[in-house]
Amino acid sequence: MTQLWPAPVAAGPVRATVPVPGSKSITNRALVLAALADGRSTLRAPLRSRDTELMAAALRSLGTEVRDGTDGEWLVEPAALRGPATVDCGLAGTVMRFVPPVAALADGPVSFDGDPHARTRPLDTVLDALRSLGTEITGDSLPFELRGTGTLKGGRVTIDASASSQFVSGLLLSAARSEQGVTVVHEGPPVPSLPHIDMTVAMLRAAGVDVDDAQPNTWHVSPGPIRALDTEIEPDLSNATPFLAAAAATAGAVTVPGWPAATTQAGDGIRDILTTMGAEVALSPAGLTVTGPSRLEPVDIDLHDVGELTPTVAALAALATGPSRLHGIAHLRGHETDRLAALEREITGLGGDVEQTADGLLIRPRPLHGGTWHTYADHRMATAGAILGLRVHGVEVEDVATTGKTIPDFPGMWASMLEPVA
Ligand SMILES: O=C(O)C1=C[C@@H](OP(=O)(O)O)[C@@H](O)[C@H](O)C1
Ligand SMILES: C=C(OP(=O)(O)O)C(=O)O
Repeated sequence: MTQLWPAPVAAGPVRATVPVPGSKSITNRALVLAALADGRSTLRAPLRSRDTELMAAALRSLGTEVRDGTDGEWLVEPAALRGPATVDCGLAGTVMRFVPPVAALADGPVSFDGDPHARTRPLDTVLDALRSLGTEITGDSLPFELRGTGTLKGGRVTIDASASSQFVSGLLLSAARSEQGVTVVHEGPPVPSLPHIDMTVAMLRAAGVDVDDAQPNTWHVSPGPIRALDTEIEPDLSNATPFLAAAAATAGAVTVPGWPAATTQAGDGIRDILTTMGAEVALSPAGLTVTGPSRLEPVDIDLHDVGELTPTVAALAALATGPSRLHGIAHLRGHETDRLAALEREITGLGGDVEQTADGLLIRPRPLHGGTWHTYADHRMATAGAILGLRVHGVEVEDVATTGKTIPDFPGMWASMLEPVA
């Protein structure tokens, strides 16, 4: 039996300032680009969590030097990429989708595996794409082996990226190092999480790579050098959302310092969502401050672009004053766990009324009671349970340590947030 974490109940309105560690998505893109770059990179304030440590370990195993600086930064020294190497993807979508294209540039065999549930996450699209670009791969999901020859010709690939934007991002991140560059064409139902592809394109361009994304569903990366990075990683705005939700759920006020005025992070979308739910949201030089309403409004919202915010929004919706409809998120069935099934089961288990639809959730608030909140190795399920626990006595979150996927000390941060202000 995994340990249960008694989710603390808020004694009153939560008032706190909560600094949030670096962005997972930016850190892992920066690590990949740094490993492929033309010189030594410095990544300042990177996220140090399971997903980013796994990315660093994967790149080290391929020959890259990733070491600690004196002030928490990561110093990355590229070297010839080579096998034999072993990559542990854990449950990280970014590792399992971004590293195979890097490994395709390496000379020698590279074997990949990950956590039990990682073996069920969609991956064949990126492996098929690499095969069509000339890489030899055995297998269609984890575990698999890839045999690089030290070069990748490149060319045009047509894929169906409707299950994950990471298929596109992964192919684009390594494409400049191929001989001819790579054109990725998406054909199929709309690609989810488009802001994450925009983030990839922006980071490539910032590193001097020529990317043409003028046509919808088509991205072309020209061959060429990737400039070494010296960059400060923004706070993780998606990881900030449970803390901001604490203000929304308790009529409190929470500030996250360092919230960027302009960003490619999808998590920035929380500002509009919380405003729609009745919160006051103010961006100032001090950071982003959310002040919760006395009554949380329900929402009818398409989360297709910002799917990773769903567990936070669903938890708040279960505490709102009327029924909410979350849609556009069928792809969440392939996330860390089937998040639609998990949210339905767990909120229902606390006495809520949640129904899955073809592409989302209907959440009708009901008085909730305590109980075990199962997390299915999903960090965002754990943080969703913590949000509900603020208002519902007796919620016990299973395996809260799973938050270490993207937050180094979630229970400690949550406890500090709840400490009374002196
Ligand atoms: O590229 C990225 O950094 C991510 C893309 C998104 O994946 P999907 O497109 O699979 O939703 C997002 O949900 C995930 O948390 C991070
Ligand atoms: C979907 C997520 O992660 P991953 O990068 O593993 O896909 C997430 O963090 O919500």
